[in-house]
Amino acid sequence: MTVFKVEDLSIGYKDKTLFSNLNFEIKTGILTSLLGSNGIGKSTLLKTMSGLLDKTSGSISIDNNNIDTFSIADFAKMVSVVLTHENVNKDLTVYELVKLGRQPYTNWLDKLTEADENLINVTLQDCEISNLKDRKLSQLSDGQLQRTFITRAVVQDTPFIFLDEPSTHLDLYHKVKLFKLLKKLCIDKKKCILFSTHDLDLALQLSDDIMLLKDEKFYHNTTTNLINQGVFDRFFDTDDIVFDKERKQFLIL
Ligand SMILES: Nc1ncnc2c1ncn2[C@@H]1O[C@H](COP(=O)(O)OP(=O)(O)OP(=O)(O)O)[C@@H](O)[C@H]1O
Repeated sequence: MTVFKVEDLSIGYKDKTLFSNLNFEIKTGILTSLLGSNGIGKSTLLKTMSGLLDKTSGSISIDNNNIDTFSIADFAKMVSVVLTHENVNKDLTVYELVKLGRQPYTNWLDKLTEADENLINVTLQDCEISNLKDRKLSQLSDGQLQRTFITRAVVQDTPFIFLDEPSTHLDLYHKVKLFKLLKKLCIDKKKCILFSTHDLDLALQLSDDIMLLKDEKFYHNTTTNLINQGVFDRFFDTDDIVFDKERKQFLIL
């Protein structure tokens, strides 16, 4: 088991700390969703955990090795990330983008082994985008592009996968497919996947654990424990939306 540990972490920007003294561990084999309202700090947390944003204070380690000591290539073998906005050359084909996931292993020389190519092809199939592999990114719908970035992250084959709102542009069929794929990767390949989402019902039904940012508080526990603690009973500040514990669903009154 590989452990990603956050100690006394503060996150935020120059003149604004969003959360302080965060302490948690996430482990391989576990699917965790990161929930919270718009603007609360989910992306900021994911970017800080990915080393893309400076932390205000605290430390982050993988199996007790501080991530500040990792080379870029070594970190890229441990953590893959998909953000909501990726700067990418849209002239690349789907295959070419997905192939970039193997870069940390090819010494940036771009020479793929047979095993690399097999992994790419199997993952394109698992993520149901094989049929798009020769299309240019500029010719994809938002949902297809999103699935392509997620496929690149899976091809990177890291123990930790961080995804910022991976289901935003997906229709219900592809949302369910994606969440089930993430769950399968955690079970079969022992990945640790942390993803932010506003798809609360799906997250509650499929995630092992939940991280929740709410009212300056940070919650991290199993989905079942958080539901039983009543955390979702008062999730929205309105009487129009209630939480049905049995069905793990929000209902509109
Ligand atoms: N580069 C930045 N500089 C200063 N403040 C920022 C910056 N990026 C985001 N913020 C602010 O930090 C807060 C948290 O933003 P963040 O994007 O992490 O929220 P989020 O939970 O991911 O929201 P959403 O669900 O809307 O995507 C917001 O108030 C946002 O305006």
